[in-house]
Amino acid sequence: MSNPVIVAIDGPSGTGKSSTSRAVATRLGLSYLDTGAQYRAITWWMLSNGVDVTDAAAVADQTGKPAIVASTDPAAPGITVDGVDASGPIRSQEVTAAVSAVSAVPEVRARMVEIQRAAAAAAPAGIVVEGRDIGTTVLPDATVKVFLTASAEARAARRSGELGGTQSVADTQAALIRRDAADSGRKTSPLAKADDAIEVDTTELTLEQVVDRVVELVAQRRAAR
Ligand SMILES: Nc1ncnc2c1ncn2[C@@H]1O[C@H](COP(=O)(O)OP(=O)(O)O)[C@@H](O)[C@H]1O
Ligand SMILES: Nc1ccn([C@H]2C[C@H](O)[C@@H](COP(=O)(O)OP(=O)(O)O)O2)c(=O)n1
Repeated sequence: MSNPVIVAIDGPSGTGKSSTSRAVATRLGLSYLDTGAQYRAITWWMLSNGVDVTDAAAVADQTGKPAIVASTDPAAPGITVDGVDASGPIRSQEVTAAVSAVSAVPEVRARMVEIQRAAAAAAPAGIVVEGRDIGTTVLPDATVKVFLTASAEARAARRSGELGGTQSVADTQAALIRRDAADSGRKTSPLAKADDAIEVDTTELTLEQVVDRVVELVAQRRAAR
């Protein structure tokens, strides 16, 4: 049997991490984990339970309480919090605005990283894991590390397309830039490209081209080992 393949996909918001990761996992028969959904899920629980998300000590104190279970099936992604489907509410603008503060709390990160490593270890054929610190911190021995980028304009246009015009492209772009700055500037495992990650600028590429590129990188790495 060949060794499980671990693919780490990191990058800022709207660069195509989720779409690329799901498609790569499907093509290669691997599991898939959206770590951003886990940070969103714990943020949603904090907001729903009246925790002041700007109070790091209060967030740290409650971190162990919610049971967060993420699907690792690329054909049926989803996440539950205490058994309740949270897939919809975790995408709300309220959660998006609070998630950087919650995910900067070291106790939150320690708990999420533990869940993420357990999911990777349990994946029978291997896994594609996407986030901000997968190549640097969560799975530093990943088979392939990819860091996706795209212009702020392209990212904002993609995201506001998803939000269905509920927010202007300019407002979406400003919010993305604020969140990138918070995620890159935090002390504990900030958004960063690992030294051995391959950077792919997706601004001018279609999703299919990005997926092809990542699949090709995995094939090269598999052939080399
Ligand atoms: N290469 C691409 N070209 C155009 N649109 C893309 C591309 N990759 C992803 N998208 C679209 O951009 C939006 C954000 O992609 P997503 O995968 O959620 O990014 P991320 O996980 O990095 O935030 C989605 O609507 C997706 O369909
Ligand atoms: N590995 C990760 C993944 C996400 N996060 C945090 C920082 C991000 O702003 C939020 C939300 O991530 P998510 O990937 O859902 O964000 P977008 O889909 O790019 O809008 O979670 C993190 O700190 N570490």
